[in-house]
Amino acid sequence: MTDLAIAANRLRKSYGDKTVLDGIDLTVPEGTVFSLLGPNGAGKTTAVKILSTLTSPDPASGRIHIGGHDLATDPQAVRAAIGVTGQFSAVDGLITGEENMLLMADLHHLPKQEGRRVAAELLERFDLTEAAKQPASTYSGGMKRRLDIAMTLVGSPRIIFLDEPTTGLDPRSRHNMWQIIRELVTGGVTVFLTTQYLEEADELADRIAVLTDGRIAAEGTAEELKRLIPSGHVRLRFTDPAAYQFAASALREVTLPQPLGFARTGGAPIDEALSLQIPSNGTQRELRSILDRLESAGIEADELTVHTPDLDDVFFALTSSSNVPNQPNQPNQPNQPKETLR
Ligand SMILES: Nc1ncnc2c1ncn2[C@@H]1O[C@H](COP(=O)(O)OP(=O)(O)OP(=O)(O)O)[C@@H](O)[C@H]1O
Repeated sequence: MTDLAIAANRLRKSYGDKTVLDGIDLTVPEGTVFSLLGPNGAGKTTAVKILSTLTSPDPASGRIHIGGHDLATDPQAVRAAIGVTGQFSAVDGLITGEENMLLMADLHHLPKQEGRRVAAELLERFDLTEAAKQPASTYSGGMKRRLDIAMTLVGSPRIIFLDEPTTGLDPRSRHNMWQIIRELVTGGVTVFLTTQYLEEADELADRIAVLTDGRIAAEGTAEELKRLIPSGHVRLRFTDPAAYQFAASALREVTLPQPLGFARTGGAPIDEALSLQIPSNGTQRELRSILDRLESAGIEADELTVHTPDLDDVFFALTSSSNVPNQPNQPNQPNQPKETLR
């Protein structure tokens, strides 16, 4: 059996009357990436803070082991095994990138020589050698994030908590960060990642948990989560409002319910984008059946696209009760489209 880097049972945390974490279980095997997804305020940072010893869990919580150490009885050993990069950077803008690194080396009690060697190596690895002598306040957002992670790695932690590490980064910097994370994992590091970017979780995580209302609504690989939500559909777009109205009424029984944000005119819901969605699993057989139906109804869309479920669908379905007829926290009872074309 693979050893677990993180094992938390019945993690609970309340602030006053507000229950933020309602007894969640988290297990992360060594050398893997685990991503905790959830809407704003779901409790992701709270989970990171507890697991990294920055906040205490409620006494009713179960046992928490990090790197094999009991968090309640040996927080010091936990701290020595982990690195944390929070939403608010630990970088001091008044000193240079190199000085920030050397400060971390001092905090980890590395001998001077060793500290200089590690700092230089990490600055090189994170492409910061050229900027090393500049004050960190002059760095771009992406450079600051890289420096932040480089500082986290000074103590060679085996487990890293990355709390929204790419928030605010441009696409290129985000991809660079993903590459760095992949390299860390290849080197055997375990990564606990919180993110609001579903694509990021999809790209990096071995397992993903969706946190909502204080509970894990679903957990699995990206593929397993996508299978929970049968929201594949064919999208028809029209440029002519009359053609759209005709199609909407001809296909009334088979189109998916209108998403939020639709205007109502004269009692009928109007999609401002003039589009209709027909549930479909995307197979050739189903597509043919849809095309036959359009043909016989005399409907000609200006554009037809096939949409397969992605993590966005999972996220919206599990974290927005207004979009989900089923209760959350019941991942084994996925949403069924109202009707399917057969
Ligand atoms: N120290 C605190 N005192 C009181 N309430 C708190 C405290 N820390 C967090 N909370 C509340 O707990 C809830 C969860 O916050 P948390 O920061 O963990 O969410 P999050 O999922 O990380 O959100 P985001 O994606 O916006 O960063 C929020 O309602 C927040 O207001």
